[in-house]
Amino acid sequence: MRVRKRLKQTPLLQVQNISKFYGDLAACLNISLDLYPGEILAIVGESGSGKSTLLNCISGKTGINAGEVRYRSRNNGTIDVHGAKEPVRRHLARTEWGYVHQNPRDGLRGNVSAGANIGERLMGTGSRHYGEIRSQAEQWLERVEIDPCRIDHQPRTFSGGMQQRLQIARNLVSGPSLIFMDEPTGGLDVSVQAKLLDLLRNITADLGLAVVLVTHDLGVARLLAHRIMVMKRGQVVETGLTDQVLDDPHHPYTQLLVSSILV
Ligand SMILES: Nc1ncnc2c1ncn2[C@@H]1O[C@H](COP(=O)(O)OP(=O)(O)OP(=O)(O)O)[C@@H](O)[C@H]1O
Repeated sequence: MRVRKRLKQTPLLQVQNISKFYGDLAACLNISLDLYPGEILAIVGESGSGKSTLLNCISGKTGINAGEVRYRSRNNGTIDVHGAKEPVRRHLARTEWGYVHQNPRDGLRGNVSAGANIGERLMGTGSRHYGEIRSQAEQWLERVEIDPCRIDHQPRTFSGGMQQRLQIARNLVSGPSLIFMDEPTGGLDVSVQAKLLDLLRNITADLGLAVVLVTHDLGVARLLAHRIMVMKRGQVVETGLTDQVLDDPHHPYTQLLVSSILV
């Protein structure tokens, strides 16, 4: 059913043959993918396989040496992410896109309140009414299961899991279509991870968000992603529907990854 639905849609994101070199090292080589609205794609692979580099190349944070990334914007047609001027990419990053970092310190402003962290993003999309901004911030705190009475507290007074949930609220308040996530549950206790994954799964499904998710944890990919892309030394070795790839891996490297978690 998903395939029939996809055929009728235009991809939200088209990545065509992108490569990124650091000197002689191909951190990403000839990578292509299409991402459809509401679809969650997990990029998996061992440390150093090029996952974060690929995510940063797709989101335009890192320049590329070859290829093209095209994003279908809501109001501005299709944007050539690397060909566009920096202000266009910055505008996308604070309106239609979100970025959830592994370390909340990279995604939050530590010296302002939780409410201001959420409100800043709303102001970036043109909101000016203080009462409305505060009320939306309260609603989003509640949605990510943070007591709204913490609205005036700084994120550094929050636990790791709460900071991660605040980062999610900050990103989602402006109604983005596409979220980039780099190991969003890395560094959290197992029980905190489980709660966060549950929240992410519900929110992404409710809002119909497209997500490119980097994780080395196949359990996280299994729980969140519709499709999975397996990377080894900068190249994609296998891609497909998550359950198919994880239950019946074809490439020896994927078989090794899957068997290592079973052990
Ligand atoms: N700024 C950089 N300069 C030089 N080499 C880099 C740079 N960033 C990444 N690399 C190299 O590119 C390769 C891919 O790194 P990358 O961080 O994308 O892998 P990863 O799969 O995300 O790893 P991890 O899971 O450990 O974060 C590695 O060999 C890394 O050393």
